[in-house]
Amino acid sequence: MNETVNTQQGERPPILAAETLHKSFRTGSASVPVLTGIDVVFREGVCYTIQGVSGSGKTTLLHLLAGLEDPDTGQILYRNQDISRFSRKRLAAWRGRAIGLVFQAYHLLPELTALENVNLPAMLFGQRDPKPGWELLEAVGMTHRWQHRPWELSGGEQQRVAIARALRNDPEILMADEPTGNLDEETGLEVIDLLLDLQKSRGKTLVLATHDPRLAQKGDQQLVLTGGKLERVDPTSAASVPISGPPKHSLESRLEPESKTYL
Ligand SMILES: Nc1ncnc2c1ncn2[C@@H]1O[C@H](COP(=O)(O)OP(=O)(O)OP(=O)(O)O)[C@@H](O)[C@H]1O
Repeated sequence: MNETVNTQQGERPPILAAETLHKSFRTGSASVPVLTGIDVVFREGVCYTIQGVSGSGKTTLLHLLAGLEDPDTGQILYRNQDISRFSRKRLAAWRGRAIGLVFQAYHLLPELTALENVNLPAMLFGQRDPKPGWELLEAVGMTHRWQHRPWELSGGEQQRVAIARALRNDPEILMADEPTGNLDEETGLEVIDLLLDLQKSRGKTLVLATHDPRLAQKGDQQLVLTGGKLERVDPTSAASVPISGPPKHSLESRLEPESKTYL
């Protein structure tokens, strides 16, 4: 990656940020710390990969970023708004519109066709027009299977449908948690290339968690989760640089003023 690309990405507006996130899980009498101080800013239209070994906390971090779980301490800021201050209803509405989620296990509803699965997120907001779902099935090359139920599709086909579903509400941010974890190598690479094509052509921010270094290298910005903290991989030196720790300024002051009026 050259310096120009890095500079351009650095100038893009922040869309989602985490500030001094901590998260532990209690098992019996023991408290297991998983995230021990995460500070990170995600910018519009950039693909971030988060690499980490199994159990390092990638899923936990994505859950916190999407407001699916609460941190013990720290904040998630969406366009300078602390999502912990959202009501439950507003949080669910924000997640449904701003974030598209792609999971390792697809999570398609078995009783629905491929097209109905894609349109489901919009139906939850009262939109019944099937055309956008059809266009998304076209974008992922799956219109020929529109009537199939998930169990009539291969793993790669199910993940294509799941990617189309994640895009259905035109979210600004895509989050993908080990999206190729259940796929063979060749299919996995096809699915990742499709995801990256759609992310770039539609200008989405993508946060992609993977344990696979080859997939992690596809990110514009490569992050590594280790010891409960995030490090940034410097592609020129292949070394990782810590980015966690107490911020010098609050994230509020680092986010662009124009973003404060969003929502
Ligand atoms: N609800 C929970 N209760 C107790 N411990 C949990 C819970 N959720 C996660 N953990 C623990 O937190 C750690 C991080 O889990 P997490 O699923 O975030 O890791 P991961 O990096 O996504 O792993 P993988 O790549 O295997 O999916 C693990 O040690 C896990 O056992």
